[in-house]
Amino acid sequence: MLSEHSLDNLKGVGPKQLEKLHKLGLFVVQDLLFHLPLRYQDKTKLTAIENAVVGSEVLIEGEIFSQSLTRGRRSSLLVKIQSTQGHFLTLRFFHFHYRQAQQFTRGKILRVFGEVRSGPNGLEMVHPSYQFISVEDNPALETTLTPIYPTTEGLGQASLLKLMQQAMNLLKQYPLKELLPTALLDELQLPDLNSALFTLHQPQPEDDLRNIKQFSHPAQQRLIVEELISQQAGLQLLRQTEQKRLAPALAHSQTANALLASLPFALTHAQQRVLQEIQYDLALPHPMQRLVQGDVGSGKTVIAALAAIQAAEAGFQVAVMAPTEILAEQHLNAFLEWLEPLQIPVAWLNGRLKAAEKRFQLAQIASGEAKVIIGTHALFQDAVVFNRLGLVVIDEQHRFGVHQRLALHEKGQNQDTHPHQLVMTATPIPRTLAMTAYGDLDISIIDELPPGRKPIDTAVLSNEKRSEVMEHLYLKCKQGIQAYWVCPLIEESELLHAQAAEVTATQFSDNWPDLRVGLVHGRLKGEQKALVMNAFKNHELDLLVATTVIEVGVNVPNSSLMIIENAERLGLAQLHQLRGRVGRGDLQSHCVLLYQPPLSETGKARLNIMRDTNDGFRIAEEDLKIRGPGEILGTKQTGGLQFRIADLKRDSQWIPTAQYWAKNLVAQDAKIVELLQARWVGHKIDYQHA
Ligand SMILES: Nc1ncnc2c1ncn2[C@@H]1O[C@H](COP(=O)(O)OP(=O)(O)OP(=O)(O)O)[C@@H](O)[C@H]1O
Repeated sequence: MLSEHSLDNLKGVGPKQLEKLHKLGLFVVQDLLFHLPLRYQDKTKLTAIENAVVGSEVLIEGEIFSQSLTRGRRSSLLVKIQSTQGHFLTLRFFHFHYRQAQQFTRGKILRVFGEVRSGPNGLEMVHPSYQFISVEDNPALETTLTPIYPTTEGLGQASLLKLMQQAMNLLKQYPLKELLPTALLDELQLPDLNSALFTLHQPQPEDDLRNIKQFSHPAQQRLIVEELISQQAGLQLLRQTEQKRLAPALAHSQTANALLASLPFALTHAQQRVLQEIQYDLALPHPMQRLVQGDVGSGKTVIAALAAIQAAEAGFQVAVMAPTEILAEQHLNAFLEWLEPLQIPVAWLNGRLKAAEKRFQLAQIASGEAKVIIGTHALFQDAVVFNRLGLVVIDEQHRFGVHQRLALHEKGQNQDTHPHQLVMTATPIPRTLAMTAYGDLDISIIDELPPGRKPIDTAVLSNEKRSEVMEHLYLKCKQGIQAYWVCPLIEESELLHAQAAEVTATQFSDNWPDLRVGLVHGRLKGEQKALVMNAFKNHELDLLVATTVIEVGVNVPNSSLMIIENAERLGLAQLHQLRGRVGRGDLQSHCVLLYQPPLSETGKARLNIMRDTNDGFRIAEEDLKIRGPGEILGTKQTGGLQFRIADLKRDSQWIPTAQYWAKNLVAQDAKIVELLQARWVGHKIDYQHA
């Protein structure tokens, strides 16, 4: 069984080599088969010197004509070989042994392999691999192209190649089971699994592998598609299990209409549509699993509140979880303002409640007295026992990771029904990425901003202009606007991070004593943070100097100027989040992105995207292209998105196809899905001849 056949069963694998193989993530023979070459060398045919093209890698034979040493401090060895047609090629060795040099005597025949380049004396090869050829010793040419594998220090290509050969011999004996439907392979014109593996590890000279580096060769694509289908099928299974569970069917709520009537604004069309989707789901007897994506400031909080009312009115509790205390507190304020007049009791749980207060809140939650409970991850604690949990709202889901999401969900398990689940994210996620990261959820998109919002005017400036920008900010604040100054994380140290913000805050206070400056950073206690935030909200402060703790959700509509330092170091999605703290009211807002020169071309291009658009979805697409999924989803979420061969940045065009086929498979062939999962996720048996 190749999926269980440990690598130390192969010839030549000792403990040291095993360690190196493990370092490459290779444990069983099947892993070797999925360890794909990066490129190939063609040693199957000889090229005449006169036909060698500069820049290409070729195998050449010739007779040694001369050898010499160059002059200078570090001399190099030059060996000139001549073809039967009388053309010359120079071999150049920078490092060589005296004994090695002696071998290259005139008249001997050499077979060399390397990249041809043009040197001072015509064509040359630097450090080619070479062997001597004679009438008695004339080894045959290779019959297949030679793969070059990703490797690690201390494990040479030659050893890896030997192991691969053994693995391929085993594969001939025990072919892997084809798990993809023939219809799919036919439609996409992709090869079957075993021939794909043979093509990639032992390609025939006529195989066209030019696309290999882009991973666009059909043999590679076949593997990518299979891995993506397996991942999608996993998500579909999760979804199916959830759909089979029971949830309380929550009837449409009259009280929600009362809130709508009391709001000083009407919902946008997009908000109405998303609200309807949620209301419909909540009325079904199976758990809703919905992700609401809305660009910054699109008004997600009120939608969450309306969903909460529907659950509360039906007699169920609602848990609302936010990723930071600042955000949880802000939700608390909004929910208190909206729900208290409707006689819906709101409870509040955070890490800094005094013991007595905490006991009281926990008792309210356990008795069912508290209907809507707002908090941070404090909501996970064992001490928190819900009475009748009907809906879980998770804001900024990517900060939590799938496991935490599920953990809160399981809190509703003491009942015969499961709670509904509403996940909200303000980071627009490109469609293909959302399908992969949240494929188990239905997706609603609020793709409209409330009327009257003006796009934020963004400027990109060098840090050399810092003092001018500070001065400008001061003058603006004197005219009555409020501003943010963000000092992003430069070092991976909360302390240094906080210090950078402190220094800036002091600079402002020293220069302009009449400017009311507040400071928030991650090292402040929750209480202090809340005090500063409230003061800023009530316009008792003109300027808030902050670290990226204010990134998500902070809502102070009167602030209309934001400066972000070291903007070049942040991802676009994060910059978009930060910038979204302004432009939330009727005022024309401005954002200045300061960068530390010199700025690379890509760096410039990235910041210019921020200057040119306010559209979060476009920014996210660009970010995906430039920085990959980790940047958009956060590391916790991408931890579960590690693929062996597929790459979300490179292969996203396959995701819709993979989702389609995964749905089919989950509906029709549970056995195959199980085998796929075992092959790509676990190391279980999935071989025909097991
Ligand atoms: N339809 C609407 N018309 C006008 N204002 C609205 C509308 N919906 C929400 N708002 C207001 O817009 C502001 C932003 O809303 P909210 O804080 O819910 O945004 P959000 O989508 O959570 O944004 P972010 O993800 O950036 O925090 C709030 O002050 C809210 O009261």
